[in-house]
Amino acid sequence: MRIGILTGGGDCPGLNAVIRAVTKALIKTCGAEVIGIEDGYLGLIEQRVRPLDLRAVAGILTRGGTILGTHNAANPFNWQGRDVSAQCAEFARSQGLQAIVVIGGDGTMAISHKFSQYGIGMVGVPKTIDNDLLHTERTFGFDTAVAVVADALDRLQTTAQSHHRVMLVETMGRYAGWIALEAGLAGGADVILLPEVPYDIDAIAEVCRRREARQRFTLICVAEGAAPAGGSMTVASTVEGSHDPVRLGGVANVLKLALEQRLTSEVRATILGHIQRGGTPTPFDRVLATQFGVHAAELVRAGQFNRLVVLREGRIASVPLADVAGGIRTVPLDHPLLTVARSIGVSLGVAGVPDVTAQRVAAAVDEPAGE
Ligand SMILES: Nc1ncnc2c1ncn2[C@@H]1O[C@H](COP(=O)(O)OP(=O)(O)O)[C@@H](O)[C@H]1O
Ligand SMILES: O=P(O)(O)OC[C@H]1O[C@](O)(COP(=O)(O)O)[C@@H](O)[C@@H]1O
Ligand SMILES: [Mg+2]
Repeated sequence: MRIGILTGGGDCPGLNAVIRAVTKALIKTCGAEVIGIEDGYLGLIEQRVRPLDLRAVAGILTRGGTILGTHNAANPFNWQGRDVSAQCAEFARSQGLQAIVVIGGDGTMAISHKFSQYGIGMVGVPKTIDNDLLHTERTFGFDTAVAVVADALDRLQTTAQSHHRVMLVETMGRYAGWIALEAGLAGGADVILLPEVPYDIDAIAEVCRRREARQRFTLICVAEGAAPAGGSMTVASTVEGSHDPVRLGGVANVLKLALEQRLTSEVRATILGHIQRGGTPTPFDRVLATQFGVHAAELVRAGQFNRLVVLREGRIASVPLADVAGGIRTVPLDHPLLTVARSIGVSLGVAGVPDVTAQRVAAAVDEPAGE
């Protein structure tokens, strides 16, 4: 049995842990030959592959990025305006590949679902640091990103407190605010702004003003996709050839300017960017990635193709690839973590406290200085 592996879309801590688990499990349980496809679907387009054996995957568990390389625009069904998918399938067949394990986001899964029409077994493993894929409670890389942002908040808290400043930390999260929400809670942010909750700048300024008088500093954790009510997201650039060409970034700077006009405190913005995507995965992500990889190998061995490995109710399972392609899992407005945030007085950047119980609690509790 010869099985291919590719990684598609943006990189993510834990990709190498999946590559290692798939390779080891396939070699050890059924003596398969494993072939690494370089730079995502570009490797099938440009016919670049290399064998992966136990030695090739030794020592990569803890390494960030992907040893295979990746690509965020290579789509065989639309490559520089042409459909080259049949040639890609022919190349895969010429390599003797009976199946391909694809590790990627919603776009990679959409391509893979389509590619299965050529009779090559496709098994998907979800990756996204944004944790916004449908049907899986968790993706590896997310825990690492949250840890990086929480660490940044911890560091910025002491300088904010020393200088009596308002500190903004911008996280990744295009359409879903999971990173900002979890890291904001973990890092004790006073304001958490998500793409799902349009913000009101005057409400944010009001929180900062209240804190100016007492704690004398404010920590704001903002997802890059956050936008004002009635306004739009902050676009940093557009990437030619990308399916979703818009790259976000800079909302923290927009907020900095707007808050400076409303406050006497100094305001500083930090944009974490790709720092959240690099470096060694956390132990949680290494374990999740290994579980995903082993399950993908099991699906291959069982001949269960066109499926995506997922985490459901805490257990590893799989769903049809078609179910996840192109979809996004955003933070629901009734999510328990939003209630938790409100209950401890964290502002979501909207006027008033929508949760009545939380409102009563907020009115009753006298926050100690420095908290
Ligand atoms: N909805 C889509 N349908 C088909 N291809 C897509 C779609 N979205 C993205 N792609 C392609 O999928 C690949 C990467 O997307 P994806 O796996 O979602 O990773 P990321 O979200 O990190 O960009 C690229 O080749 C891109 O061109
Ligand atoms: O690396 P690029 O192309 O600048 O893309 C950045 C975007 O990718 C993301 O990191 C998403 O990554 P995922 O593909 O892991 O979901 C966004 O949060 C960010 O907006
Ligand atoms: Mg995507």
